[in-house]
Formats: sequence, C-alpha cells, structure tokens
Amino acid sequence: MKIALIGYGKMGKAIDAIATAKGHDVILRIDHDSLYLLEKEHLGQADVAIEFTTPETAFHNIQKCFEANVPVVSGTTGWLDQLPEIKAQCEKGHHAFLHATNFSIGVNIFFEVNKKLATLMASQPQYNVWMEEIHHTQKKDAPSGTAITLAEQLLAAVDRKKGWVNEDTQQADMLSIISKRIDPAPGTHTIHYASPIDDITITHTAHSREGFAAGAVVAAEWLKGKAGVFTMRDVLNL
Ligand SMILES: NC(=O)C1=CN([C@@H]2O[C@H](COP(=O)(O)OP(=O)(O)OC[C@H]3O[C@@H](n4cnc5c(N)ncnc54)[C@H](OP(=O)(O)O)[C@@H]3O)[C@@H](O)[C@H]2O)C=CC1
Ligand SMILES: O=C(O)C1=N[C@H](C(=O)O)C[C@H](O)C1
Repeated sequence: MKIALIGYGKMGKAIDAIATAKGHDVILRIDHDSLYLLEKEHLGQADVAIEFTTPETAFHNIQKCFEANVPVVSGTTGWLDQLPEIKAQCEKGHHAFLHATNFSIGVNIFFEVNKKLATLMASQPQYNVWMEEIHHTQKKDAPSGTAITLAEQLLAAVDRKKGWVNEDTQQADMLSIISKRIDPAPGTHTIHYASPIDDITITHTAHSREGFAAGAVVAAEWLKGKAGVFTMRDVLNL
C-alpha cells in the first residue's frame, strides 16, 4: 500500500517505522517545511494518507486529501469543534475519512470498560467521579482527545454530571478532568470513582507510542477502497 504521511513529528516517525516494517511504501512524508506536497499531483499517488499534525492544521490537511480523492486516517486531537463540518464534507463528496482520538487497541477496549462502569455507576450517587490524564510536556492540547472521549461516554450514562471542566472543580454536577504534563509520559488516563466506603479506579497506561502508531496503520489498511465516515470502533468491530 502506498502511504502519504502528513505530519512527520513523533507520531509520523513512529508510523513510518511500523508501516515500513509491514512492507508498505511510504511515498510522501509531509511536514511544515514541505507543504507543497499537499497537492493532488503528489497526494493523489497515495492509496491512503495518515494525518497526525496540529489542532490548527488538521482540518485543512484533511480537505486537501478530499480534493485529491485520497482516503484519510487522522489522529490529530484538539480540533474536534470542526469535526462535524469535515464529516459533512466527507459524506457530501463521497470521500473516506477515519478519525480516532486514540488508535491503540488497549484504549479502545478501555473505552468499552469505561462505558460499562459508567452505566453501573449511574445509579450509585455515593460515588464521586473525576478523571486524570498525564502526557508529555510537548502536547499542545488539554484535555487530551482521549480524555474528552472518555468524558463524553461517562456523561452519556451518569446524569449527576452535567458537563466537564479542565480543572479540579468543587462543583458537584461537573466532571473534573485534571491534566498533568510530565515527561516522557506517552499517555495515561485514569477514571476515579470514590465513596466514603471504597474507591474504584480504572487506568490505561501507554508505555510508548507503538500502540497508537500500529493502530493507525491497521486503520489505514482497513480504510483503503472504502467510502464514508468511520472510527476505530468500525475497524475493531466493537
Ligand atoms: N489518535 C491517537 O492515537 C494519537 C493522537 N495524537 C495526536 O496527534 C497529533 C500529533 O502528535 P505528535 O506527532 O506527538 O506531535 P508532533 O508535534 O511531534 O508532530 C506534529 C508534526 O506536524 C507537523 N506539522 C505542523 N503543521 C503541519 C502542516 N500544516 N502539515 C503537515 N505537517 C505539519 C509539525 O511540524 P513542525 O514541528 O515543523 O511544526 C510536526 O512535525 C497531536 O494532535 C496529538 O494529540 C498523538 C498520539 C496518538
Ligand atoms: O499527544 C499525544 O501524545 C497523545 N494524544 C492523543 C490524545 O490527545 O488523546 C492520544 C494519546 O493519549 C497521545
């Protein structure tokens, strides 16, 4: 499979290593200083593009893939207010787009555990709940995209929380998401339920970026030849 990598930072490089080891041909490595490659003439030669850049650039990069009619897998976080618009453009143009706030298999299983635990906790108001995420200091967005996905899942089940805030709030009806930036943490997410009698805590800890990168390559293999808007749940059949 011919792959165009859009963004050649920590994730772009990790994906390059895994895709190449699997026998794929990485034909483009597009970074800040090679944006001229983000045109149909070059992008159009790829079977699929994998986009991991910045919150400010993801929307434009994905549009460029649509213009070149190249299926695009994106893992960039921090731009999710624009996600409905890009999904609409994808549907309208019959393109292919797959976004996930986290591509690791472990986190996608963790998402399912989070939903189940939140459903069980919905009728147990003695438990207060809050969330913590820890990432490296170069991370641009807070809270992490994964933490937002976890929070949205939790809020859909637990009525006593009306929304989330990115601070340690004392407001009983708001879910605290506490963000910590500590090197070299690749990504740790914890959900705490605490009562006067006992606590339940679930944690996912990434030991490296390998899980994110491997999942993105699997998603790209899966997306090739398809049209529509997809997530990692479709890839993993969850
Ligand atoms: N969904 C998931 O599983 C995961 C998602 N992420 C997310 O992926 C994104 C990237 O993470 P990471 O690789 O760690 O970040 P890095 O900062 O290491 O890499 C981002 C790269 O994108 C480049 N870039 C900036 N603007 C453009 C542009 N317009 N076109 C192409 N490339 C550009 C940057 O270049 P320069 O430095 O020159 O500006 C940099 O090399 C983040 O949003 C992060 O949250 C991260 C891990 C897993
Ligand atoms: O920026 C990162 O590094 C990560 N970003 C994603 C997120 O915002 O959730 C996924 C992972 O946690 C690593």
